[in-house]
Amino acid sequence: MFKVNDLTFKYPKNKENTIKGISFEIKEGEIFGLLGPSGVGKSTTQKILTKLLKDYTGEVTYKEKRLKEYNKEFYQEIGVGFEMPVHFSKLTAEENLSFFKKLYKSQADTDELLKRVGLYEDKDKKVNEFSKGMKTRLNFVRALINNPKILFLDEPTNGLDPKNARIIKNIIKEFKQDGGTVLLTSHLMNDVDELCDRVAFMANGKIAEIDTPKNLKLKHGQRRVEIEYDDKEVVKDSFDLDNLGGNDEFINIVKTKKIITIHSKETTLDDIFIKVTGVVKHD
Ligand SMILES: Nc1ncnc2c1ncn2[C@@H]1O[C@H](COP(=O)(O)OP(=O)(O)OP(=O)(O)O)[C@@H](O)[C@H]1O
Repeated sequence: MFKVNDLTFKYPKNKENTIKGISFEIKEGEIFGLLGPSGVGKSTTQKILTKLLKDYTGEVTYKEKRLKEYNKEFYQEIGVGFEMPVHFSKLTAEENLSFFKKLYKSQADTDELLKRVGLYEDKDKKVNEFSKGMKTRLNFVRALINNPKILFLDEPTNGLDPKNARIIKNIIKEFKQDGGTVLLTSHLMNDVDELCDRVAFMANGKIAEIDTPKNLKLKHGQRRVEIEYDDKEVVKDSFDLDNLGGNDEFINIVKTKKIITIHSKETTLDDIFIKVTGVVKHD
């Protein structure tokens, strides 16, 4: 759906390029995660793909046509939920949504969406009376008001309690099931693992890794089994997951000792994040 080829971008006031030659594709119907440390250029990339930043080099195509050749019609097809919620704070939630809805030909049932995200009862409240999490949920509804084909989401569950985060994640999954495409940035690797079909890790303005979460875990994984057992005192040990059945020491422990815990130790996206981007995350 989107093809990005050797994209570079420099903010006019900066000396260095923020984006230093990245290439990737977002396939129709997938949830694609753009990940990386704070300040690496994820939002900048999102802004380029949503035509908010234009002075880039390299090529970006949307549905096989250069993005630069699209006019405002492009915005009819996309939904944007960037991190900083942008609303008219003196207007109610309902008034905000009505205002934005008028910009679009296709209009979603916002009452239904407000009900789903638990804001229907608050729709006549002014947005400046909303909590941070309420604004985030309203921002998410706003991204869906035009029944977009592709959703750009920047930290959509940021600051939400687990119940509300679950609702948002379920709506994102349903959006995909209905044929939608998503570009997601998030620092929450559990969310990314759950939602994304493929992810790209950015480091130093470039893409360090791009693949499915599963393949990345296989590539960077340790494939170990960790075991704790009772041998007068608690003993911890770990074994290679491959050929476990032929490992006499492991078999002997399982046969003769009281096992306290046993689990396979798979690499998490968190571990991979730190490994491939070379930094410890700061949220
Ligand atoms: N308008 C701007 N003018 C100059 N530099 C900018 C501007 N916006 C962002 N930058 C710089 O570009 C770099 C990338 O910023 P960007 O917002 O894309 O990062 P990010 O990966 O989305 O970070 P985060 O995870 O914190 O949201 C940063 O060094 C930032 O300071």
